[in-house]
Amino acid sequence: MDIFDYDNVLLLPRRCRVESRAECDASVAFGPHRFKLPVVPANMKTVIDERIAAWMAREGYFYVMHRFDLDNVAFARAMREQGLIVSISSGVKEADRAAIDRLAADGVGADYITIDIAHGHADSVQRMIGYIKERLPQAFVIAGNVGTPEAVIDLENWGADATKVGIGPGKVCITRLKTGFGTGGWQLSALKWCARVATKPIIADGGIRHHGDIAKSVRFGAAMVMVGSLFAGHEESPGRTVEVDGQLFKEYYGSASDFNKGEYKHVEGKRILEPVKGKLADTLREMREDVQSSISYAGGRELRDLRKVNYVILGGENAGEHLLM
Ligand SMILES: NC(=O)C1=CN([C@@H]2O[C@H](COP(=O)(O)OP(=O)(O)OC[C@H]3O[C@@H](n4cnc5c(N)ncnc54)[C@H](OP(=O)(O)O)[C@@H]3O)[C@@H](O)[C@H]2O)C=CC1
Ligand SMILES: Nc1nc2c(ncn2[C@@H]2O[C@H](COP(=O)(O)O)[C@@H](O)[C@H]2O)c(=O)[nH]1
Repeated sequence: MDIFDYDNVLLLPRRCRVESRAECDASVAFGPHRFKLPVVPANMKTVIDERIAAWMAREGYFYVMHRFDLDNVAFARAMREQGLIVSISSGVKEADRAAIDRLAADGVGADYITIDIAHGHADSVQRMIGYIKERLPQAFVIAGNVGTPEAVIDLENWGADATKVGIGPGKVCITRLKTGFGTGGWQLSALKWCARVATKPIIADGGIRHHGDIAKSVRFGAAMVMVGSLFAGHEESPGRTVEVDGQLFKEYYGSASDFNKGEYKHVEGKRILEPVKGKLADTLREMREDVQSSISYAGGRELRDLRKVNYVILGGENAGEHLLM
């Protein structure tokens, strides 16, 4: 198996089929809806809040609300009142099952539910998928996080409608240092490996550092890409604003960090400062333009055309050109 990551792979262009990049369609159908971009902000407290969720839903972007210190039912009801898509996160504990019961009993429901725990290839996730499917059968269930084909196969068989791939590639992740496990450093090839067996959509989660990494993720099998650090440093970002030597930063911390947990127990995340870089809307517009350019370089008109391109691996033992035959 080739081992590579975002920083040592480049996609190879194909003959252009459009007169303008405006002809390239960066939108994606994911579950019951179509969204403007195959990109979703990470469901983390310093990346998304109620205001960003509502704004993104209104603007036609996919979002996943985080699940920390949040009343999922109140959030879902507020979104419904505005006529917006409801996309929430869930853990696997008693409180999470109680929230599902209340969503079902109130009739609020949810359109998307992301079961998001550190080690998603687990019996607890199997039980939670079943629990949700029994009470909210219309909900599109995303489950993770995982990093192997075996896990993707199991989650799909357990009823997940999509899987989330990425153990430890995140910018504030210290899982690989603390446990010796993960896909950090080879996330893109782990995605490729998982996508080979997937029969349902995959969300590639973590490790995105540049807009071009979105096209690379799609090339290797992602239907959607989850992004934390690239979104954490905006004026609207929920993290605390910190000034250092006259420059503004936003706090960005891991969901498994002591900053999020409120205690130092099973810590697998850290805190960093991201420079403030303007408005979220401007980044999303630029991301969309960049994905349109990627599609044009692929010689295509839509996202799935990215899947057809050849690629090269730069440097190292696996270096070489990889052609689609
Ligand atoms: N993508 C990634 O690489 C990682 C992401 N995270 C993120 O951090 C957040 C918190 O995650 P998490 O701590 O799982 O959430 P929770 O605190 O909600 O824990 C979920 C449940 O899974 C159990 N659990 C957690 N890790 C393991 C494990 N390695 N083996 C067996 N059981 C486990 C917990 O029990 P107990 O705590 O008692 O073990 C708990 O019962 C999530 O949003 C998650 O996605 C965290 C780490 C890695
Ligand atoms: N190992 C950990 N991973 C974490 C933690 N909190 C979040 N995450 C994951 O990171 C991505 C975002 O990655 P980025 O490279 O775009 O910044 C996020 O979606 C989670 O999957 C954590 O505490 N530990």
